[in-house]
Amino acid sequence: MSYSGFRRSCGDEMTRKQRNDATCRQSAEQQRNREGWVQKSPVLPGSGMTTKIIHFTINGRLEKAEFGSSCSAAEVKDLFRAAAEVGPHHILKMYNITGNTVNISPQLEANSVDSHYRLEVVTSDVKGVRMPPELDNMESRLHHLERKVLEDVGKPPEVVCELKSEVESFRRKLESMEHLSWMGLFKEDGDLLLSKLSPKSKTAQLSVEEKHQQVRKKFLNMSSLQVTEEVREHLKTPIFDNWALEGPPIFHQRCDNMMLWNRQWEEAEMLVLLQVMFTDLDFLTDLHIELDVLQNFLFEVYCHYNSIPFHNFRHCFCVTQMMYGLIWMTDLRSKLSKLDLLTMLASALCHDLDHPGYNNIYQINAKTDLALRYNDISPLENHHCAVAFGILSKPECNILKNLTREQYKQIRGAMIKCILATDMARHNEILNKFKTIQPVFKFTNKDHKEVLMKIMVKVSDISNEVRPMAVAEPWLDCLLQEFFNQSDTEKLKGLPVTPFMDRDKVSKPSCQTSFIRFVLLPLFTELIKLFPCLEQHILEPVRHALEYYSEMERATKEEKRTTKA
Ligand SMILES: Nc1nc2c(ncn2[C@@H]2O[C@@H]3COP(=O)(O)O[C@H]3[C@H]2O)c(=O)[nH]1
Ligand SMILES: [Zn+2]
Repeated sequence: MSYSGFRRSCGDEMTRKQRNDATCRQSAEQQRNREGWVQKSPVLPGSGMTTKIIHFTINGRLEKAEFGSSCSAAEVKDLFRAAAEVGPHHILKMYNITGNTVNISPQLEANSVDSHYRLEVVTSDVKGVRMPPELDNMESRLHHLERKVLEDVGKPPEVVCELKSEVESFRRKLESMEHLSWMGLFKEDGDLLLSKLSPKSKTAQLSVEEKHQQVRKKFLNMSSLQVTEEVREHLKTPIFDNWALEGPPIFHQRCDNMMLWNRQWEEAEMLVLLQVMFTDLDFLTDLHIELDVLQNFLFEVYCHYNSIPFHNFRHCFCVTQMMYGLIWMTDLRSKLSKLDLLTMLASALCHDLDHPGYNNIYQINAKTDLALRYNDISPLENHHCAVAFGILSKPECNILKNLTREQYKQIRGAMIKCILATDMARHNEILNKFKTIQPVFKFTNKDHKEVLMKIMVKVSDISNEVRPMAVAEPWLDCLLQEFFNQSDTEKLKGLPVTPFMDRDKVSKPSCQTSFIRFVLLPLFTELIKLFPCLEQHILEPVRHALEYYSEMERATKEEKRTTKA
């Protein structure tokens, strides 16, 4: 879809009526051109003015806006607010291709699809993030209690410290969920939320850019700390809890945000753990990766995942961690080269970069720019891969820069193949290929190895059900959020509705029993033929999950039957 603004020429100013007429003509034209993204004419009829075309993404969706350089700044902002489908109270940020902020103003430079800007909605400038009054009350009473106890005893008892930590953890949880307000978890206004802004909640009001910088700072500060052996070992298993509902401290030393239990891993901590994975696989020493380059690369990867329910940085982390676990559990370190291992880990890390939250079916049906650019052939996976190599093209992020030309060629080719293999439309093709080679599999055979690497990335990508139920089930909720969001949009736009995403047709247990029966079990069964040791780690938990969701399905049906009766 494209967005047109009205334009005024310098020294030839249009009257408000003329401008309104122009807007109307433009809107009508925009309506006529809804299916395509290119306006028929860049020139306003009768105005003699040329326009500026701005390409940008919003939630990963490529869009186009058109306006004249003599538009007012407010008009230009309104135009982008319309594109972002937000009201006047929302703050927008625009970033150029290198990630720097650019001013949203009539001076915004025209660009091409390849150098598109990224538009992000920050937060409402008036509503802000409001914390429940109970939380503020609790904190103030705790503070009072702490002071009193300090006066009487000299040091706060453990129970007060624990309570303080719990309150802080709860506050963080609320803050970390604020960006999900569009999911309807928070009331826009009303009694529940206080109008008073809590000082700490200001962190949630930061722009995306500011938040990224904070994460970077925290990550770099923490990265020099020693991660405990316990966590390092845990990281090699599928029972690693990415939500960290109850986790051990991750560092030997104390640090500012000393691990509060009962909360999600923070982005900075996930970045530290990713760094540990690269270090513990000896990539830095063996492939000559400089630590600061690795840190820049990981940080850029983090910045290029969107805040969407499922295909976000946490998913990227989980997939990479599962790949890391598989490498250790199958002892691939003794069977594959370091370059092959790096291919797999980096592919997992980059496999969903800049995912917009709408799948390939949507891209193709909505004729998005990604579908046009990649001729409907795995548009998303092609995009993820292109973004990955875009990041690697910056020397300060290029973890491959010290490889030989031949090694670079090899890893680039293999990463492209692995990332493109995550398109589920190719699932049967890749699984069948693996089935034919599995009985004669040889690690020395280049083709065999290539198929195995694709399978490993695919397994990691769809491995949520391998994790303990308490970890896996919230992931399914996130996935369904994204699915339903897509099907709702499809309905709104009059596009074909993707059946497995339709909230009127899909239930949590039904979608999961089918996915486990028809996708996970056949794939995992084939992989354990090559690695029998994986049976207990990946096949058994998935069988349990199938029982769990089958039971849920039976109970739901029974409930419906009794309600009807
Ligand atoms: N039903 C279901 N689908 C999943 C699950 N995990 C991954 N998928 C699907 O598998 C797909 C893998 O590629 P995508 O990331 O495009 O989108 C993913 C989801 O559509 C799961 O646990 N349940
Ligand atoms: Zn994925």
